[in-house]
Amino acid sequence: MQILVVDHPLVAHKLTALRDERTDSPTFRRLTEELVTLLAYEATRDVRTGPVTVQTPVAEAQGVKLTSPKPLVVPILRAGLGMLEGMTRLLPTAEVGFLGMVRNEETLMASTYAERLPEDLSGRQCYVLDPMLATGGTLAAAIQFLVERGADHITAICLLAAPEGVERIERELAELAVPCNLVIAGMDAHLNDKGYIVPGLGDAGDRLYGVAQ
Ligand SMILES: O=P(O)(O)OC[C@H]1O[C@H](OP(=O)(O)OP(=O)(O)O)[C@H](O)[C@@H]1O
Ligand SMILES: O=c1cc[nH]c(=O)[nH]1
Ligand SMILES: [Mg+2]
Repeated sequence: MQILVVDHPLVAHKLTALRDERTDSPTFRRLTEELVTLLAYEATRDVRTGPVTVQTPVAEAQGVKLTSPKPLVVPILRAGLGMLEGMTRLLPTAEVGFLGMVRNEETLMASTYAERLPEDLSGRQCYVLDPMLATGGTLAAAIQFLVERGADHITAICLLAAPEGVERIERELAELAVPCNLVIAGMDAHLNDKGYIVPGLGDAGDRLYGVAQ
């Protein structure tokens, strides 16, 4: 897996504000969107394009356009939904599919409770959105699922990752025959005994949408 930690002062500035426990929900949502747009710029460097010729008012120009099939953006509910707007701002023609996944806060095992994705993802480039890569269980399962459906190129965009989770994904997906990239705003120190990223930003879903029941 190729890992890119986006090193940019604006990313660092917005991430610091996002971490701050005093940041309220509306501001947290706005910062998440802004951060994702910045990360998406890097994450889409290898989005598939083909050559095209256009007529300017002056002459013909050679350019590029996104090719078919369209990229598929997959936010992992709930927290990944907060990243969707920031992503589609940069990739407005992308299709969107949804995966609802939740981590059991005691066992830290991820399970899927909703799925709305095309049946056949053959030849599709997929962008998975989830702000937190903690133990890596959620993201590893999501990537496996997309590859089983036929996706042939995966880029995960996360705000924060823990080294333990990244190692797990690299281990579990080592045999994957599909190129897999990870783009993050920051790599944090470690996980605490509850599986939270340290220093992290707390529970991303709760900070975006309020405490889940
Ligand atoms: O790497 P992992 O240890 O699997 O943990 C990361 C997952 O935990 C959070 O979701 P959560 O289960 O809290 O669901 P939510 O988005 O509905 O709050 C987060 O958005 C990831 O999906
Ligand atoms: O730190 C963490 C870990 C998992 N999920 C979150 O929202 N935050
Ligand atoms: Mg949560």
